[in-house]
Amino acid sequence: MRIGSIINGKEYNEEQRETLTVYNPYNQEKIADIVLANVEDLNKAIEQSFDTFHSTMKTMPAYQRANILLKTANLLEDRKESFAETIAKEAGKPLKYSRGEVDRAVQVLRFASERAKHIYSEVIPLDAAVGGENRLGFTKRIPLGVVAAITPFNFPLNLSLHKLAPAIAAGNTVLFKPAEKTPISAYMLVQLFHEAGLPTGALNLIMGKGEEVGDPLVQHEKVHKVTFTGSLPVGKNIREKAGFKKVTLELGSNSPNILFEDADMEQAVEDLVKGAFAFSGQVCISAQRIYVHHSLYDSFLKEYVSQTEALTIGNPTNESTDFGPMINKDAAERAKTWIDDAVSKGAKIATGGKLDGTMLTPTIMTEVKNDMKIIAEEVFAPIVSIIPFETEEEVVKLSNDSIYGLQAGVFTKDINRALRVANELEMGGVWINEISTYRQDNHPYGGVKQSGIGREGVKYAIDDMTELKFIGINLNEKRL
Ligand SMILES: NC(=O)c1ccc[n+]([C@@H]2O[C@H](COP(=O)([O-])OP(=O)(O)OC[C@H]3O[C@@H](n4cnc5c(N)ncnc54)[C@H](O)[C@@H]3O)[C@@H](O)[C@H]2O)c1
Ligand SMILES: O=C[C@H](O)CS(=O)(=O)O
Repeated sequence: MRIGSIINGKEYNEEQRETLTVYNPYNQEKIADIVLANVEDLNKAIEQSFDTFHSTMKTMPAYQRANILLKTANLLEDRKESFAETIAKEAGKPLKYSRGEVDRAVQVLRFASERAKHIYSEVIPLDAAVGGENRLGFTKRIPLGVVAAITPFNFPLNLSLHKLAPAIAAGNTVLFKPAEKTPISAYMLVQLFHEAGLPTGALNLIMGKGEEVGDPLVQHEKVHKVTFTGSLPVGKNIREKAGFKKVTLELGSNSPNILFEDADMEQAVEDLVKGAFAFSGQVCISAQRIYVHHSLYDSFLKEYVSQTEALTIGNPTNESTDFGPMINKDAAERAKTWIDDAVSKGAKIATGGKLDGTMLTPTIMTEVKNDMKIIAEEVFAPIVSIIPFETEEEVVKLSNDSIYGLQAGVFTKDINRALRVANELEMGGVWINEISTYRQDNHPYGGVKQSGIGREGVKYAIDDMTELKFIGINLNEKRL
């Protein structure tokens, strides 16, 4: 398979161009060559996006945008298996989770289709100000123009749609730069939109290396907004380079989960095994730190280790696989060095910690300290730490001792305590009696501190992808 950038519906995959090979992370089988875009292609794609915004999208009625999004959702639903298999192969994500990602992506498109018809504005009570009599004021939410969407490898379909679908719902055009590690589902998605009737120039795909096309894309004057999901260093660079453009950054986390003594431990153990090890921990809201009340600690740890060791490890394309490889050897080796570093400083491995190529076995750490990398930084790997605590005050302090603040989970039957702790946690979102790793696609989602800027979740992304314009009329009879 050889795939390239798509600009105004035309694919750029000529023989003489530079390519990058995509390998299946599980068995290193070659699955595609991607033909890399250069800066000339990028500029062409931006110009195309800009022209299509002014010629078409800016004036496309809401019902048409909604219909295109709905049709894309229906096409995706029909091709669920083909997308799920592609994600399983390109990302190494177990098939059951890849299917889940496609289901969520269909919902995101449907939410966006509905929202496209409900982008409301308001009438401003101008007579609230002295001299405001006989004036009418109202707002309009207008599209921004060209939205640059830069996406990560870990949810190559759904996290791309969290940008593409609201951008189109709002009437923008999109310059889409997917992760070079997982470009195939992105390529298939662009074709789906075009098949559903989106004008070809409204969604342009650039297959490029982030470090080569990133800066010129982010700095281009005809790009009006950059929406990025990915790592903190790249996010910081984008923030610095984007100048006056609007920027949304969805970055990393080291999400805490807190189990108080009255929690439903049985359910929490089961959910937190998935919460830490689904897609080998390569989920930004993966349960990385589990704080367990000291009275439950020993029984929790025993059961947690036992259920973790029961996970079926293997080929992501097998129906029964729970746990597969990491995205590449470098990522797995980096994670292993963090385990070794923690062990050298006194941490213990309760289970796991074995590395073979891209396979790092599900790893549970104990006796950790707050300054170890596996606690202080984002592990983005199948490594979770179980940490005992005594008091509510202590666990809130430990949880907040982080540069990140994306999502947390709190488990208790005491609703007053739950709400108190939820208020105290410095997070973009807190789930009560649910793991940090749970996300629905219609609630506001995003971080505080260095976890990011702005919010996704279709309605909230649309807010961030539109400009609020005020229009006022002086109704004085002499002027009309
Ligand atoms: N908060 C969230 O919603 C969320 C969701 C998923 C992933 N993430 C984060 O993403 C990271 C993992 O994903 P990744 O490894 O694909 O991230 P990454 O930052 O390496 O890459 C993300 C994207 O940025 C591009 N890129 C790289 N250098 C660039 C540059 N200089 N300018 C512009 N773009 C550039 C890449 O090509 C890719 O498309 C983790 O840190 C994870 O927490 C966050
Ligand atoms: O990796 C982080 C993602 O935001 C998780 S999810 O796709 O939103 O569930």
